[in-house]
Amino acid sequence: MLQSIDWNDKSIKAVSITAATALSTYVLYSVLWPKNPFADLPKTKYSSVRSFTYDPAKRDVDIEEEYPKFERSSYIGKPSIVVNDIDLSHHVLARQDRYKQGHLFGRSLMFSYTHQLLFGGVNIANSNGHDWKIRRDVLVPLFQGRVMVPDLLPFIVRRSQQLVEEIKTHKGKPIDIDERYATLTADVICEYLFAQSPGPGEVKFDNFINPAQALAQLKLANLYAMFGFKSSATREIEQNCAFIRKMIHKIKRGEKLRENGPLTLAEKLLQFEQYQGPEGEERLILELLIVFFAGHDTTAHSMTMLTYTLAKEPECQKKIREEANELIPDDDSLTAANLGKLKYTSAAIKENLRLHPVIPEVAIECHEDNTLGQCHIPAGSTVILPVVRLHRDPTVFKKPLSFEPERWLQEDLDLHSDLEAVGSGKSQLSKAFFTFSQGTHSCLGMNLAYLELRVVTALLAQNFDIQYHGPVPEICNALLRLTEVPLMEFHELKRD
Ligand code: HEM
Repeated sequence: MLQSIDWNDKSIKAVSITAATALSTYVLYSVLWPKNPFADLPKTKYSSVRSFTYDPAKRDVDIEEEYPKFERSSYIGKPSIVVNDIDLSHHVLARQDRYKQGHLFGRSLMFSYTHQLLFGGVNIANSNGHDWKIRRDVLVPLFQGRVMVPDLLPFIVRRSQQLVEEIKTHKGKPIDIDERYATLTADVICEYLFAQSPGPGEVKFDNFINPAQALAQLKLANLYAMFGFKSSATREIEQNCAFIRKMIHKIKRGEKLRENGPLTLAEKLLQFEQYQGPEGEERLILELLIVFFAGHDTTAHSMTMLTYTLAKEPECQKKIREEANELIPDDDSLTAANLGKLKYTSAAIKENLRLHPVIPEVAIECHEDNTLGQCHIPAGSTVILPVVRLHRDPTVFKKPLSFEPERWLQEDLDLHSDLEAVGSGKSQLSKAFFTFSQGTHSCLGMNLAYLELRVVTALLAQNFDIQYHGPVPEICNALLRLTEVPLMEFHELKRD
């Protein structure tokens, strides 16, 4: 039998103290904790990106639900506002960091902080304000299409042809194409940075398979160190940096990374004052590390999703094949000029990037009190631009769930887009395309990604009938990965 509680003086006192403490904590919390500035907005229904993979069975389904212009959400625990409006998104993107007057927005500080942990420090993709601007001004000219395409195209072509030959050896058996794309794109970006790829296992990005776990390990790094060991996340960052350091030291010893041909990006950057001396060296290592990472995983994932989509759309595959056979009948015709003429292929690539933007949302910090439309946005709050959802706005993209390359045929599909161009003067369709973001913080590697996608897509369509018979793949939440890699079949086509 249970003992009855003995309500003596001591226990009454203990209960009263506990209750008083809880009550005063609650009162303090309610008074001191700032009220969610967006409490009056509807709570967002946009949360999971899992359901955003192209499903041919839904291609004709109409999106009837209209998203409200603004919704309430939270970003890494911070109150935030989701902006479901294309023009207002541009208003925010165009005012990030660069323009002093109306310097209203910058990269989300929570994003910056978590990114710094994952990459071991500050780089172009997580810095803010003036520091970011210095980094960006150095890198942008080196990633303009007219500089990069002549340097890299021969390598991209050779490497893609190798991929084609390797795929042929599997004779139509299902293969993991995602892994192969990740290696190809890593080789390409390494060619640009160092004219050399790391050896097997020398560089790895396992952190990104489970970033939450890696972040927890990195936050506890000091505690780990007290007990004399390093977390796997810390070891991974150190190992990746060691490869880059090795390359930088080669250059500093006077070794040329490439015997003949243009300087590598690492060599070019070492000529800038900001990368001189021991501090400059650390800065350069982190800068090259992010360009290495951002420059391969994103493009590889986009290639995988395009291959999946083409497998589901054989008619589109056929059109790409016919266009490629006409414009690129042999190896010698794989030139930048002819790649630029692949209109339908480029439209299919863009349509896939619309349906599968690898960065499904962009998070931006509001630095000053501001008004967006009729909505007051206090300084310190986060503005979320839900790219996947904006790309399915039925008022801009008719039949938004359908894969329709044709919708892009009238648009500018230039391979040499100016990385500094801000959204003005664009059609509503191009304004609504945020896969590479737009404005001042837009993707540095956009031209490189387009170039790789064009070469690989044309060559694969010319050489194979691509098939996929598995279920619609799912994308992991908020990350570029697929929950399960779809195995695809490449049936060789006999070419005349
Ligand atoms: C299909 C491939 C790619 C996609 C979809 C993509 C997407 C994006 C997006 C959306 C942003 C803006 C992020 C934000 O503001 O929060 C971005 C920034 C960036 N991207 Fe890419 N990217 C791709 C390929 C590449 C490549 C090949 C490189 C190689 C150089 C690269 C390097 C960067 C860098 C350095 C930034 C930061 C720019 C800045 O903040 O100034 N990306 N990318």
